[in-house]
Formats: sequence, structure tokens, C-alpha cells
Amino acid sequence: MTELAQQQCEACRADAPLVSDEELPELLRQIPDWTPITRDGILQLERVFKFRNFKQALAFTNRVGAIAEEAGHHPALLTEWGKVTVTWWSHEAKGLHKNDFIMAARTDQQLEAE
Ligand SMILES: C[C@H](O)[C@H](O)[C@H]1CNC2=NC(N)=NC(=O)C2=N1
Repeated sequence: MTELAQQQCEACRADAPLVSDEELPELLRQIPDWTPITRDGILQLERVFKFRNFKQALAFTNRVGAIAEEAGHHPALLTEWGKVTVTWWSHEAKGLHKNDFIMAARTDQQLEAE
């Protein structure tokens, strides 16, 4: 279990502090399989997970959905045959909050639950 995954998520707020340019590299180092991407001018974290079939992809999607509901923080999930694309960002704050890194680390743990 990574240290990030054990930390508590804060509630999503419009005035939530975004991760600074100085903090970004260290946080990214802790979730090496995630790629920072800018979409519609908003920085996001994305990872594609591969599976053997649609059923496994859907089961993983549901596990990620469950941890999102638990945390009150929600990703974009694209479920395809053998593949799930997970994207985290803070909608209200319009960028990356530390919560998104915590949730990315927790998402990785759902793979181990396979
Ligand atoms: C009221 C509720 O907590 C908010 O709408 C939450 C829901 N889930 C959320 N998820 C994400 N990723 N960003 C948000 O700003 C957000 N806001």
C-alpha cells in the first residue's frame, strides 16, 4: 500500500488549492503509471488499464466507482473490451488537487484486488 492511498480525501470545493508546479514532480513520482494531460485547458491524470475481456474491465470499473463514491470524488471512466481508461481531476477546482493523486494511488490498488 502506498503512502498516498492511506491519506484522506478532502471535499471538492471550487477554492480547493491546486497542486503547484513545485509539488507536481514529487506527486507524479509516487504514481509512475499515470500520465498528466491537459484537456480543455484543465490538467488531468490518466491511465489505461488492460484486461483479458470486457467482464474484467467492467468489474474493475465498478471497483473504481465504489472507491469514488466512498471518497465523494469521481473520475471519468471509459470501459471498453479489455480496457478501462481512468481520468482524475478536480472538476470544481478545474485542475489537479492532491485528492486526485490519492485517488490515482487507490485506483492502482483496485488492480491488486483482481
Ligand atoms: C457535492 C459533491 O461532493 C461535488 O459535486 C463533488 C462530487 N465529485 C467530484 N469529483 C471530482 N473529481 N471533482 C469534483 O469537483 C467533485 N465534486
